[in-house]
Amino acid sequence: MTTSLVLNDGQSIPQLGFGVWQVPNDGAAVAVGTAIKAGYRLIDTAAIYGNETGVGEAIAAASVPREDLFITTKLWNDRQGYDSTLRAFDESMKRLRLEGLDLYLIHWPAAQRGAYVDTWRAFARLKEEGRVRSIGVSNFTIAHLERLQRESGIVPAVNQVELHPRFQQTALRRFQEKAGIATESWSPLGQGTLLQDPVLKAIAARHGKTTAQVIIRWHLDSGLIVIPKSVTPARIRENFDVFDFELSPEDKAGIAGLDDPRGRIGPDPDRFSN
Ligand SMILES: NC(=O)C1=CN([C@@H]2O[C@H](COP(=O)(O)OP(=O)(O)OC[C@H]3O[C@@H](n4cnc5c(N)ncnc54)[C@H](OP(=O)(O)O)[C@@H]3O)[C@@H](O)[C@H]2O)C=CC1
Ligand SMILES: O=C1CO[C@H](CO)[C@@H](O)[C@@H]1O
Repeated sequence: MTTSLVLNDGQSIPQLGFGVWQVPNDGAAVAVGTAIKAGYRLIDTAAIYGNETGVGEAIAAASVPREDLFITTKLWNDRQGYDSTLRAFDESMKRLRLEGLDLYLIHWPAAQRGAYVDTWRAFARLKEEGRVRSIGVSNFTIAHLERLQRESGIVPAVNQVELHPRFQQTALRRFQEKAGIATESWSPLGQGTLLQDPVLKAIAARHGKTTAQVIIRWHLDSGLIVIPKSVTPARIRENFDVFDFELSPEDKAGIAGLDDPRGRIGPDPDRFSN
């Protein structure tokens, strides 16, 4: 059973969820079904992942009631703008076979077009209409968040950003903590690249856990929401088996030392605009 956080709109969100980027649509039902059986309740997809239909199939087939699941999807960049957002939302909901969504995210600020404030107003409408319980953003910098606050007055519940031991986003996290925005970590395992790190491997050996489990525990202990992805059933279960150990202050200090301002793996939000 995962721990939960309470968002700034009062909704509870599981702290450990299941990411499905690069899970093919025809494999998504099995992967998500395996995750739900393993105990995951939060599923993180996106229109651009092309697997909302498969995710919807798993939700429909799950032995868990819909209200116990927390489903996130994201609006892709080419649908930004007020009217196009409302249409894209309907399309996602149809693919997911859902009446209501738990969390809808603007996938990227897509900075050069700057339409995200209009998009955000459409998100606010979806929330007012009760079609989405929480609204948030992804890949927003402090400057993007400040503009959203200034021009709409509505603070996102969540910002989902690249975050892992090699790219810890300390300044953004401090800002978000003060603003009441929950931080959700994407590529929490560094897309697998962190799993051979000697510091993390040594911590894992001390606890009799795997490196992936230590990294996920670090996200949880850091107050983050974390959404590791795997299509491998044993790893899906392994990544959820993180509630029986604690990191020591020395472990945490060792992980703090891995932070690297050049440790980003994915695109820089200030440059990514497709
Ligand atoms: N908002 C955004 O812009 C973005 C959001 N995301 C979200 O974050 C989620 C997670 O990030 P993602 O980029 O997928 O990367 P992760 O950091 O979750 O790493 C996934 C990779 O690690 C491997 N892996 C997972 N668990 C283990 C394990 N226990 N032992 C060994 N290898 C393991 C997987 O392999 P295998 O599957 O073969 O088992 C896969 O190759 C995405 O799926 C998506 O939902 C991701 C990127 C951008
Ligand atoms: O979530 C993500 C993974 O896939 C996209 C590309 O296809 C990325 O841009 C995005 O950040």
